[in-house]
This record gives sequence, C-alpha cells and structure tokens, in this order.
Amino acid sequence: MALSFNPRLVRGVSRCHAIVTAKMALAASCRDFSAAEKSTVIVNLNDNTGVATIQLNRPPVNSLNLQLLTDIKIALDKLQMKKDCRGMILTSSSPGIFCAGLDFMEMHNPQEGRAREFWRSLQEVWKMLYGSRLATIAAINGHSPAGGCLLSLTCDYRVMAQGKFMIGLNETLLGMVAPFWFQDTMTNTIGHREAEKALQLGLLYSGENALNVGLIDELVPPEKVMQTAQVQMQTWLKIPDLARRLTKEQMRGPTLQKFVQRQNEDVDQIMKFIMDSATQRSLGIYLNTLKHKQLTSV
Ligand SMILES: CCCCCCCCCCC/C=C/C(=O)SCCNC(=O)CCNC(=O)[C@H](O)C(C)(C)COP(=O)(O)OP(=O)(O)OC[C@H]1O[C@@H](n2cnc3c(N)ncnc32)[C@H](O)[C@@H]1OP(=O)(O)O
Repeated sequence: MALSFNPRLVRGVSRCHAIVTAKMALAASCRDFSAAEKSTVIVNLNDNTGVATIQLNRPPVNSLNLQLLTDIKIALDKLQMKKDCRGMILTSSSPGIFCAGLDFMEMHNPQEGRAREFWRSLQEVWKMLYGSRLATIAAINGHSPAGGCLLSLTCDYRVMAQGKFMIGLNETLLGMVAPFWFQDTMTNTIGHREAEKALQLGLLYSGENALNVGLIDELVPPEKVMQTAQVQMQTWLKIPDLARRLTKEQMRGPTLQKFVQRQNEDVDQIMKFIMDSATQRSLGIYLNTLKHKQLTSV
C-alpha cells in the first residue's frame, strides 16, 4: 500500500513543535498570559524587561475572525492593566504569514447580528492598539495584506522579514473600499500622496518598496525579525513612559477622535455594503477563485 502524507498536516506539526520549543525557552522569565486553553493568541510577558509578546496563532493564515479579534482584545486588556508591562511586540506563530486580513468567512453570507459584532470587534481592536499606552512593535514575519497590514500600522514601529512577502491595503483589488479609518492609519504612516496611490491601486508592496515608502521601518532576514524588534523596543523604553505616551496621544488623538465620532455610522455603512446581494455575489466569485489567485507585489 502506498503511503501518502498531507503537507498541510506536516507543516502544522512542525509549527506546533516550534511553538512548544519557543514557549519552553521563554518559560524561565516569562509568564504565559494567553486568554484561554483554546486561545488563538499566545501571550507572554517578560517580567525582567516589561515587554510582552502577542503571537497571532490561528493557522494557516491568521485570518481575523471574531474569535481571534476577541482574543487579541482580551490579551491587550490584560497586558494594559499590568503596571509593569511597558511594551508589546505583535507577531505571528506561523513564519511566512503575519496575517491574511479579515476572514472572508465572516463576510460571506453572514447573519446580520454576527456581522455587526464582528465589525465592532475589529473597530475595538484597532482603537485599543492605535491608542495603546504601551510602546508597540510589529514583527512582521510574513505576508501582511489588508487587515494584516492595518494591524501592523497600529504599532509604533514595524520590522519586516526579507523575502517574497507582501504588505499593503489591497481592498480595491477585491472590489472593496478600505474604511476611512484604515485610510487614515495608512496616510498617517506614509503621507497623503503615497497613500492615495496605495489605496486606489490596492498596492501590495514588497519589503524593499515598503521600506522605501516608509510603510515599514526595517527589513531584516526572517530569523532576525524578533531579535531586531526586541532591540528596537529597548530604544522606545529608554524614553520616560509618560512623555512618550502623551506624545503618542497628541499625535494620534485627532485620528482617534474622528473615528469615535463616526464609529456607529461606519458600522451602518459596512452592514449596508455587506448585506447587499451584489456584494455577496462578487465575494462568492472571489472566494471561488481564491485558490487560483496569485497576489503580486509592486
Ligand atoms: C461581516 C462584516 C464584514 C465587513 C466587510 C466589510 C467590507 C469592507 C471592508 C474591507 C476591509 C477588508 C479587509 C480585509 O482584510 S479583506 C481580506 C483580504 N485578504 C487577502 O486578500 C489575502 C488573501 N489571501 C492570500 O492572498 C493568501 O492566502 C496569502 C498570501 C495570505 C497566503 O498564501 P498561502 O499560499 O501561504 O496560503 P493559501 O492561499 O493557500 O491559504 C491557505 C488557506 O487559507 C485560506 N485563506 C487565505 N486568506 C484568507 C482570508 N483572508 N480569510 C479566510 N481564509 C483565507 C485559503 O483560502 C486557504 O484555504 P484552504 O486551505 O481551505 O484552501
């Protein structure tokens, strides 16, 4: 009898092994803050440095569904309540994929109540991360399209892995419009002119081009991403917390205030869009072709 194996399963096993190994290595000085046994994030807080790590842990691609968003929120809540926690590194437990953006399954033929809850959770996670009192660094160890790019943009600094990875807000390529707060976060990072091009054309940048336009701050070999993020974190933590935090509040305040004013209106608009039959038809067509699609970067 011929033996066969499922490559996805094998990939899953080696990922699990890596997670267990990494957890063991951190065990000496770190506390595991993961929300629950079946949490889709792995959270550690290093008591010596005050730096926490949140690893997105929803294989294969960390697509943002309601559970992952909820787990991120719980983790952040817990960390922000800990006085001794001063910094947070956001990364993925699946090297090669940071986050594939919103989970298409949350958008395809959803129940309206669930869809509202999903969108409100996304809004909440964005608001918490963008306004976080912590110094935050995204260690982008793989692809980061759409909602994945948004998550990284909420951080104060971005380190990305060299390789064939892409990052950007590619919503228009899917026939969708990035909501105003996605657009604002992008514009605040790369400036109005570049954001105008990036958003209208749905550009997915290579690491090199992302670095050139300022979408990321450093591009390093994949095995150096975490280490670089940790070294960079020391620079941020040398600044007195209050001064750094108040400066962040002042810089990001106007964007957050605009968001809060329009938050409910944004939910209503999204619901109108997603519950529309034409949207669902195009999404269905897109999902059928997802397997054969090759995203290309500039
Ligand atoms: C209910 C309210 C909804 C509100 C809707 C509002 C609409 C307006 C707002 C718009 C804002 C939208 C933001 C988004 O984030 S949309 C998501 C955009 N994401 C993408 O375009 C990425 C798509 N994925 C990929 O390009 C690749 O998967 C990737 C490069 C990330 C990785 O490639 P790789 O080859 O490693 O892996 P596969 O492609 O084989 O994928 C593995 C399996 O994962 C599935 N997958 C991939 N991405 C998603 C996703 N975003 N959601 C769900 N599932 C995803 C893929 O289909 C494979 O599944 P199978 O193993 O079953 O084949």
